[in-house]
Amino acid sequence: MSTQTIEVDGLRQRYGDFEAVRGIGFSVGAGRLFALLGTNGAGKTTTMEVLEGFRPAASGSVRLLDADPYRDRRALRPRVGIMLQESGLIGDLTVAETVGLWRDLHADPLPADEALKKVDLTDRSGIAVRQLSGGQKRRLDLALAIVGRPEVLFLDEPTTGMDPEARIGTWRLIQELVAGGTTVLLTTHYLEEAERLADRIAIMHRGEIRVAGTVPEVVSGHGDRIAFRVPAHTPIDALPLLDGRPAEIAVTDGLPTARWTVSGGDPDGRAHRAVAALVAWAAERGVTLDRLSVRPASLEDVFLSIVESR
Ligand SMILES: Nc1ncnc2c1ncn2[C@@H]1O[C@H](COP(=O)(O)OP(=O)(O)OP(=O)(O)O)[C@@H](O)[C@H]1O
Repeated sequence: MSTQTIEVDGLRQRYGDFEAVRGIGFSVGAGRLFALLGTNGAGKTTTMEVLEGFRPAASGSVRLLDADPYRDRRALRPRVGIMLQESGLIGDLTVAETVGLWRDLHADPLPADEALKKVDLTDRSGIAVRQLSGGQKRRLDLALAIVGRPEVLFLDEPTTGMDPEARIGTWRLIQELVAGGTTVLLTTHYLEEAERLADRIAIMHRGEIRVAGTVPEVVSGHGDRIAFRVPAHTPIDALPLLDGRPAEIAVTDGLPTARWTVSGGDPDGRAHRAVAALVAWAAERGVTLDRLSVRPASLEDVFLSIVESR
């Protein structure tokens, strides 16, 4: 018996000649949230669809709650909640009728008013689904995914189209569900969402997992970032090399900013030495280091370096 609620090992998936998922593996323990991040078309939804039992794994092994998600999909269905990227809601039904329909599919569903309250749609219960805004439809999708009290929840870009308040409310609800023991697999394009919610993440690109781990594990080893505004009339080629590298110049708010990536992490002192060299360079020339900043690599830096790598 597996100790993991979700286990994926060597999964490959093709559409005709195109290999959308190229031998990926990860596992998610009970009551944990795992986030799949990645570029458009990276293979996140395809991976989720295999776990949801919509199609068999072409090769590799996939286990959900110690069962085969495709072969055992009937038995698994009551234990799993699914929020697809695109919902198939019936526009003519009211919100309350829709929740009622979904409740009928489950043995011990949440009360309808409780499900709607959790997603802040109580005051919309009497209106037709077609009259909901995009963000409200996403919230209804989420209510339907959780109404059966699932042990495992698949959330494919759950907060896309939500306003910031709804997004924060949704994050809170997801955190409550995880605290209550629900296992969640989430895909998202919002790095902040993954940072806030996930125990572990994986970044996918072109069908492969390029990096995985906790957020601190993923960003560690990606170096520190040093930046400052370049004063007017400073020739760019007069900027020093730091850690052996020239500056990259980016224009922020119409003003050029010099940026360096310093390899290694803080403990080996490279960033410290680079800043000391920069300050000495500026002192010699009487240059003010406007908005000088030193910070560790962010998840966004790691994401961009993966996307730009190939
Ligand atoms: N039914 C299909 N037939 C052919 N190709 C498909 C099909 N579904 C997906 N693909 C292709 O497989 C690749 C992976 O798609 P997938 O939807 O899994 O990516 P994703 O990571 O979820 O992307 P996004 O972030 O844009 O939602 C894409 O190149 C997509 O065009």
